[in-house]
Amino acid sequence: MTFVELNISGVVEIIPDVKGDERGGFFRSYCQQEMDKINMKPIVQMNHSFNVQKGTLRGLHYQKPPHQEQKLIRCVHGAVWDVFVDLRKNSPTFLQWDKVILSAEKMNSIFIPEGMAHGFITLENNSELIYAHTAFYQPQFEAGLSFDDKMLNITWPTKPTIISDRDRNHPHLSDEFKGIEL
Ligand SMILES: Cc1cn([C@H]2C[C@H](O)[C@@H](COP(=O)(O)OP(=O)(O)O[C@H]3O[C@@H](C)C(=O)[C@@H](O)[C@H]3O)O2)c(=O)[nH]c1=O
Repeated sequence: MTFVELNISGVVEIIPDVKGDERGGFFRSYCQQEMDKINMKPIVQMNHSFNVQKGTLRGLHYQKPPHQEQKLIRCVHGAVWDVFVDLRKNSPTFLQWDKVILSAEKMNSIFIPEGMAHGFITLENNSELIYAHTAFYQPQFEAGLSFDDKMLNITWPTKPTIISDRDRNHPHLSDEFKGIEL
């Protein structure tokens, strides 16, 4: 595995070490020994989302303390424009965002630390993602940000074609938002 640090501290793109042969290929999609190097906690939940149409947007989501979580996300079919926003109080990159393209072809994944909001838009029809989480789903601690929040000014490659009612109606940020204390 090769770890590539992105512009938000603690966010890491993971490039797998693919061993190819005449049968196809093989790579380790998870290895706790390797993930210890970037302080990933034990996985307690795995989720899978499939998205029929190109332009489907999910996010931006996070869980509030004490149920904040790390996520490890990989696209196993198709491709997505994956976005993460730093919500950590006192972080030098507070309210900054960055993105990575995750694709089945690249076989890359992204490690997102606690205190981030996360979302994506699909770049191809039938895009599927697998997420590993380090905290259980706690709907009463779920929170969201608007994908088109003016303060964040996120660049999306296309307008969303499909988005849930919940994601369309997340609150917009104001100066009162001081960040998440972990
Ligand atoms: C996230 C989640 C949802 N659900 C349920 C709630 C709802 O009925 C249905 C779909 O949930 P959502 O609409 O929240 O699914 P979705 O919008 O795909 O939520 C995901 O979005 C991306 C961007 C993330 O980062 C993930 O952590 C997760 O929040 O599944 C669970 O049962 N367990 C879970 O862990």
